[in-house]
Amino acid sequence: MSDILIVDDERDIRELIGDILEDEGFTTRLAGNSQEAMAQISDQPPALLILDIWLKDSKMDGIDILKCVKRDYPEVPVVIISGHGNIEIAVAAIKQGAYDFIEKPFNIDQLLVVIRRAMETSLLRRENSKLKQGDSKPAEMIGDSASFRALVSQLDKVTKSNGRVMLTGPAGSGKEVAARYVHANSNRANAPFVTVNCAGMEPDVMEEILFGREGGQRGVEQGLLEQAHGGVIYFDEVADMPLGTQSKILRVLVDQQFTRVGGSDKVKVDLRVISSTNRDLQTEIAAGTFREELYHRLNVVPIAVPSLAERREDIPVLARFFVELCNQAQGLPLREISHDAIALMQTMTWPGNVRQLKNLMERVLILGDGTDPIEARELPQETGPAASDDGRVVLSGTLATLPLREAREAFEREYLLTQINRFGGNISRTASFVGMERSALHRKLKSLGVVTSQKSGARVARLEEDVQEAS
Ligand SMILES: Nc1ncnc2c1ncn2[C@@H]1O[C@H](COP(=O)(O)OP(=O)(O)OP(=O)(O)O)[C@@H](O)[C@H]1O
Repeated sequence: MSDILIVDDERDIRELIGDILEDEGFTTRLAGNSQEAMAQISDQPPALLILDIWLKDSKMDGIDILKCVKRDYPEVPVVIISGHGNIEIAVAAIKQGAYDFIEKPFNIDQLLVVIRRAMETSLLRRENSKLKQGDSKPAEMIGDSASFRALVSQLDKVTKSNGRVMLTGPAGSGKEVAARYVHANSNRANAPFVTVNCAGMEPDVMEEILFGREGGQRGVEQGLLEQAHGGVIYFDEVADMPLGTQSKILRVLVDQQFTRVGGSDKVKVDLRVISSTNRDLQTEIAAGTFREELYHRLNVVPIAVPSLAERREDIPVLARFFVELCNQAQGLPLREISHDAIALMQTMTWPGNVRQLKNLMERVLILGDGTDPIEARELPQETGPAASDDGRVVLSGTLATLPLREAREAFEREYLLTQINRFGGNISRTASFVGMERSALHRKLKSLGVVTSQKSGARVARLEEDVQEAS
């Protein structure tokens, strides 16, 4: 959304601003009086409004338009243009909720800086208020595998304390869900949960967002730290926090207070801090991109969130949960999932983890052929030996080049590894599925060089040579 409405009764000025902004990649609309402006706004509220205070040939002046916009579309940021010497009016506009003002004659760079900041701040506010609206929802954590239960038991231990928690795990594995679970089950459950998305933010903008701003015409604006007072502040992807901001956050953690940008009074805050990362912070520290002292402050209780590959047994229950969610939230068809589809999903690779599974379920329901249940053929097929349409097995290139005995062993090894991982390392369930006695399966695995091992609470199967190499 980068559509800007420019309202100015001086044609040259509105066209000039329009041309400059178009050159910068924005889409613009122009209005020369209040009637045109109000019609454009009610037709489609813009992403940002640039508004002249004095409007000739108009029923309303700029302040009246501002009041209507702030009443009906409070999320639209408004930048006021005022004539030279009209500072009092501009200040009054800021009190009515305008983001900032620019005095005529203005310089183009100054205009662009104000517009970019207004857009960015408004985007972050919208994201944050969306997250806050989500606060009232219970933090639903779905799963029943051994590694999932181990995670929940670790989280349960920290809910009632105020300890700082560092959640590690790959993207999409459910770190934020885990943070919300801690919050929802803590003594702070009725206080806010505020997410700070640390990725891709300019340091000065980030500081204003975190610490708020005061002084100048807009009075006091609370930042996210203040908004989270009494509750939880969640630093998502903390490794991406700019170095300068890291030092400032460190000071807040030590002093439990800070000053707003442009201010001098100390603001005291009571916060519980939960952070997450999918990167190795020790490596970041060694590279000089993450402050070691901050790491120690944030990493009081480290908790690892397992990847979906480490909790494949949860795939059926998660997949059904997401089908129900898509049905409730988007009215998509409520479909069962066939055994074949479940089995295929349990053997797939999931680099995007739970998020990828959620997206896949949504896609299947949108594109589905409407039959019930969801079938394996509707899911993406990975490479390797696979069944063709008529049920015949299609050989992969490597398998086809081997003598029968070696090909059979390679197939058996791959097949059994997949099945054991699919059943979370449970040999009895694997044996029953593949149709072998438990002891026979053990013997078979031994002869094929497959071992099962314990990792993050989940049992996983590997080839013997992999295990030896790793140890
Ligand atoms: N145990 C779970 N139960 C239900 N939904 C889950 C679970 N884990 C993850 N999800 C869903 O998967 C998606 C990704 O989860 P989340 O945002 O918590 O992951 P993340 O690890 O914080 O990701 P990133 O590192 O990309 O920020 C979300 O839509 C979330 O609702």
